[in-house]
Amino acid sequence: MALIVQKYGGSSVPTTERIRRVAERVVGAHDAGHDVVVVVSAMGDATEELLALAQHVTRGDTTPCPRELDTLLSVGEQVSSTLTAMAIHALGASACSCSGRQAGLITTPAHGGARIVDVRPRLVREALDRGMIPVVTGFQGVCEENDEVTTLGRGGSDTSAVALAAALKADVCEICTDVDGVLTADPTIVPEAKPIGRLSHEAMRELAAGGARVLALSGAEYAERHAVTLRVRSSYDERPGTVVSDEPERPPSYGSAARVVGLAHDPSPPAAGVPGPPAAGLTREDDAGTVSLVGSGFRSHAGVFLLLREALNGIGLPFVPVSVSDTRVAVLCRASRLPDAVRALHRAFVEIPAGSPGAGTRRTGGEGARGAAADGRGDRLRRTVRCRTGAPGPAPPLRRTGTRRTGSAQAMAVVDARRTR
Ligand SMILES: Nc1ncnc2c1ncn2[C@@H]1O[C@H](COP(=O)(O)OP(=O)(O)O)[C@@H](O)[C@H]1O
Ligand SMILES: N[C@@H](CC(=O)OP(=O)(O)O)C(=O)O
Repeated sequence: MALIVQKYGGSSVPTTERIRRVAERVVGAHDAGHDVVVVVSAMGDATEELLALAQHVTRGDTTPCPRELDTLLSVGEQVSSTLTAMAIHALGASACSCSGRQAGLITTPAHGGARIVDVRPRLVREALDRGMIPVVTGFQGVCEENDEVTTLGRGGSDTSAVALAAALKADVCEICTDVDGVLTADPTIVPEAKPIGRLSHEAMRELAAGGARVLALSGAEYAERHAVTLRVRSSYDERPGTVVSDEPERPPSYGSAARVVGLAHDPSPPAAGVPGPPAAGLTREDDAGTVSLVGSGFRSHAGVFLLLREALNGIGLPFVPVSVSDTRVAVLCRASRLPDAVRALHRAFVEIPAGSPGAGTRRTGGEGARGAAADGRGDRLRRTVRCRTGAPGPAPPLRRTGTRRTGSAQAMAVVDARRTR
């Protein structure tokens, strides 16, 4: 049978009732004969609540001491790992909670944004050998040089799970969350977004880099580097979700046409900075966000850029690219217009008529396509851009709206404080 690492994010364990349901899923997989290692995040918004406590005691005037902040934040995952282990015991199975240190997640010393440099999961292996289910705290590790607890940055539990899966040579790392997999856009903004059946590591990394917080960027990068097969799926049902692997996403018969996988957005200013204050009608740099179109073959297809311009201009937004590669085009956008921009680009590039050629894939353009100029040019452009969509699924349960999940906890605290002013 398989060795499976299952990561449950905060959205999967917001309450003790949900922890019991997670325990049932885990024990179900164990009873089916699999070796299961569980990685859990803090319950619901526990990390935000701990950050708020730190802000309160420091009166928001100073940045909390990074060492103390990391130790404080690590408590969130300890609560959920111990409760999950207890819930598994209550079902008659054997489990043990493990801190990042006990699981052998060795990191750099950078509090709030540590990187995993080694994984020595001796205790986890021993627990598996004894037929137990190890329940590991995500998001944290230990720095060997100074023996300090470190955290990996927001969304870091994904990275913990992927790193453990790589070290244990697990068959699959399941990222269990509150949506049906990786969708063609954030479903909180685009209800029409569809789950994507298969993705390459590269496309997953590009979506994460663009801000699709369903998987943290560092987790996507680690999975690509170590060729870890991921399955991103809902913890609320048994749907198959999205498989992320090194296998090609599709047969090579698509020739050189550009393909669109999906869209991502990020309400934070681009890492490279904003190209001049008047760009995209922005007056303040911190009002800037980005929308990214992710796929392949972009650089050799001017049609992609023309269609992007058309779709954005169609809702009164300028086309201001801030980074362009073959697999991702990121455009600058006023943060308050991001939802409009994502919806318009999803309409133009992903929502396409049924009955077009290719199993699991569709061509852009045709009578059902909306969102581009009516001069006929848009249709011609769309014919040069092929989109992929997954099988339709029901609307997923939604929760908190996004903030960037790639920065450090300290950076988040500052950004959050700035936003709430
Ligand atoms: N392309 C996308 N596909 C799926 N979910 C996305 C995408 N982009 C953004 N999201 C958001 O990511 C959320 C899941 O990530 P997160 O809230 O961090 O979950 P977890 O608590 O499981 O780590 C979803 O609820 C969804 O709103
Ligand atoms: N609890 C941490 C780590 C994490 O990965 O959380 P989640 O899996 O809920 O994104 C955070 O909120 O950043």
